[in-house]
Amino acid sequence: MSRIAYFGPQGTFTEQAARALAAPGDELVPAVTIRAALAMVREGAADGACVPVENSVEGAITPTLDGLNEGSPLVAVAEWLLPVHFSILVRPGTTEVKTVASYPPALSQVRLWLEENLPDARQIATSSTAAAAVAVDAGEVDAAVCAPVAAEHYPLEVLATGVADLRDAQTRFLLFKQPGEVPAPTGADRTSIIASTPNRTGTLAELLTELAFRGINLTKLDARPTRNNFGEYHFFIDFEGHIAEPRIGDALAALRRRCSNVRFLGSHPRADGVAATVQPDAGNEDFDQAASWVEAVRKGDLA
Ligand SMILES: O=C(O)C(=O)Cc1ccccc1
Repeated sequence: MSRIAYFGPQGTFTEQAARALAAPGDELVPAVTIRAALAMVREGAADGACVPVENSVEGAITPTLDGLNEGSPLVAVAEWLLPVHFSILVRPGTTEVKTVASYPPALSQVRLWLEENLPDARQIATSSTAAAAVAVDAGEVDAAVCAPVAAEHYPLEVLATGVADLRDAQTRFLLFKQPGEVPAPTGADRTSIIASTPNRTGTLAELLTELAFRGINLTKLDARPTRNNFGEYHFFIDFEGHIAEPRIGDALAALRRRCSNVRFLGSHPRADGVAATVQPDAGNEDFDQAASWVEAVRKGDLA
């Protein structure tokens, strides 16, 4: 049995994802912030932490990116995708909504709905969607934009369900653990790194070219400021493939050579099962054969 921390409180989308990623019998423990969930793993208070990493409407969940670049390194071992449709919860008997609260990335995903349905409601930021339900229950705000499961945890009434500006919106969640064994490659994997480069012309282009040369498909690229020097960034790069593959190992070694620092954030199976694209002449056998050829030539075998 493992203890899995998740970005809570109870009733967040992340709790739903954590339930899907946890093994039967695992204990789920809410943490008030994404950083706190990650810290629980670093400190040994939890075996894993489930956190949101990006959504298809608003992009990266920046507290997760920043939380992964501080403290000791953690690695993602599994991912989960959730369709994101919100419920609007109010206290039973509410007739007027003057304030509506939620986690800012959630408010941005229902901007049009709020403009149309609650145009006069003042928007209030909370630390998660479920924290907004807690605030409604406590009488601090009138309505919360929440995950549908929040209605099961708090004694609130559902004003609307299935709320989303974009029907196909999805959020991707990752389960992070202490570095250790990497999950076995499946052919449909994702590898994530944080690349820190010296601040000179062309460094990002050089990194991306290393991947492009090897026919490795990028799945996400984000930049976060280093916070030390204005204009300097850490690059969060996700790409198809697994560190156990020769073609990916070769690319990672090249990136390591070009960067001042590379933080490995894990290789794990993709939740959508999409197999990696592999270019002709850039398959693992091609890398293996080329390396064997060099070995043979080194030994004087030119046949
Ligand atoms: O606040 C939550 O419920 C979360 O788990 C973060 C989040 C917010 C909006 C969409 C998906 C996940």
